[in-house]
Amino acid sequence: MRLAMLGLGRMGGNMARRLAAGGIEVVGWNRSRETADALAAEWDRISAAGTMAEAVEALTPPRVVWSMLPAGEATEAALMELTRHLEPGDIVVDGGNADYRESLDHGRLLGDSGIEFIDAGVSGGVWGREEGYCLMVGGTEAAVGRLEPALRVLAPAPDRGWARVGPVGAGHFTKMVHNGVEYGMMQAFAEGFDLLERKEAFAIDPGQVAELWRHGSVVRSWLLDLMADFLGEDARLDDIAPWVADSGEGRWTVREAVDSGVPAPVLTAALYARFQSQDERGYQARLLARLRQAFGGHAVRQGGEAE
Ligand SMILES: O=C(O)[C@H](O)[C@@H](O)[C@H](O)[C@H](O)COP(=O)(O)O
Repeated sequence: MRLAMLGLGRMGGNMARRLAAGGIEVVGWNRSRETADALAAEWDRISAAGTMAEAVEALTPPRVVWSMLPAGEATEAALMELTRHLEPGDIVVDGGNADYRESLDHGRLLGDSGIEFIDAGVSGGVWGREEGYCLMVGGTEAAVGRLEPALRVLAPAPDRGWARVGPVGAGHFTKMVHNGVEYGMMQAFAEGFDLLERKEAFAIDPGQVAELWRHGSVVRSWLLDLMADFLGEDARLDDIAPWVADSGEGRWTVREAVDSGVPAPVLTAALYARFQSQDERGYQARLLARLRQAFGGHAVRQGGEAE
């Protein structure tokens, strides 16, 4: 099988490497040509294309073009351009973290030109290249069937770690919920380890507990494995700023919960904890402190110091 990979960043580049190692030929395209050239120089089964049109030309119909471009404008522009180069029967896969509602639109847009659209939620991060990716795939059975050789190589095992979860939209919907769960699990660990670390009287080593919980405990998990690794080296995390980014999936999950009336207090609280960490102005907390002072005469800290 031969496919084109658009976007050779952390995810796309590593996926191209895993595909090539698994016997799939990859035509790579990246906004900066040098990245594609470097990857092609590294691997026999990867070649570089200078333009999207060139990448498409290097394939034989019915073609498969897999996009790992950032969700939003970059993906939007690529899909518009692909409609000009592809033919009916070709397949476009979007493996980015896109909003499933946009993927539904993309499915319709490409469908109008007879092009099959597959939305693939991809989990595994930087470890995926070695360990394999978990792939949550939405699309027609026929299109997903044609993509199967690539899915079998990308997944941790040929028959495990990938599945068609439903029609177009279902892949990114499932990945959105997956990330909501990810937020909740991460937040639960963060709160638990904060409690452990703060109990000065017991001087518990968080790294030791993370390692301990990996064995036989009901909360063992891959996130815990990762934590045990870094806490074992530096449990204080003094060099890490207390600021946690969020890329959208958590927000979409909470919006979905509200729209469908599904109670999701844990996922919502986890998202808000991230917002709190991003709040460098601290206006909320300053207002609270001031209000408390106004009604009760309670002390406030000024300029960061206790009064
Ligand atoms: O399953 C995965 O591999 C992750 O969910 C990944 O897809 C996610 O995009 C980033 O880890 C950051 O996501 P946030 O910026 O929303 O935390």
